[in-house]
Amino acid sequence: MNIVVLYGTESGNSELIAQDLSDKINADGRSAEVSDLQDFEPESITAENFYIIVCSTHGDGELPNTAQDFFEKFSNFEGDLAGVRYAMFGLGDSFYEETYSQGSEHIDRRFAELGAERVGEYGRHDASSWDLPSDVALEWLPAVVSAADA
Ligand SMILES: Cc1cc2nc3c(=O)[nH]c(=O)nc-3n(C[C@H](O)[C@H](O)[C@H](O)COP(=O)(O)O)c2cc1C
Repeated sequence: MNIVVLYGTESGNSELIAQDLSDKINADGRSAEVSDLQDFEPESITAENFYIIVCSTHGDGELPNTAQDFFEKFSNFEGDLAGVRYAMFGLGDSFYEETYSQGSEHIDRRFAELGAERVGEYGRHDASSWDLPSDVALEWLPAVVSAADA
C-alpha cells in the first residue's frame, strides 16, 4: 500500500507536517510520497493508494490559498471514490471559535460524498495550544496506519 500525503497550506505548517509524516512512514519501511494539493488532480485518486490529507484553515473557516484550486476541481469531479480510503489531519486555531479547524473539513466532506472512507481518528492541531504541530501529527499517525492496514 503506497501512502500519499497531500497538504494544503498558507504559512507552511501543513507542509512541514506532511513531510515529517512521510519521513516517518518511509523510515518505518513503508512507502510514502508527499504532494502539494496545488499540484494534485482528483482524477489521479486511486484505491491502490492510501491518502493522508494535512490541511489548515484560513479566511473565515476556509481552505488555505494553495488548496483552493484543487477544491474547486474536486467539487466538480464526479468520479466514484468507493474503495478509496483516507485520513484527515486538520490545522486551525481555537481562537477562531466559530470556524475552528473547518478548512480541512471541506475536503473531508467531498471525499465522503464521492464514496471514499475515512479511517482512524480525525487528527487536529490547535495553534493556540502549546503542542508542536509535528509532535501531534506523529502521535496521531500510528493508529491511522494500523487502521489503513486493517
Ligand atoms: C489570516 C488567518 C486566518 C485564519 N483563520 C482561521 C479560521 O478561520 N479558523 C481556524 O481554525 N484557524 C484559522 N487560522 C489559523 C491557521 O489555520 C493556523 O495558524 C494553522 O496552523 C496554519 O497552518 P498553515 O501554515 O499550514 O497554513 C487562521 C490564520 C490566519 C493567519
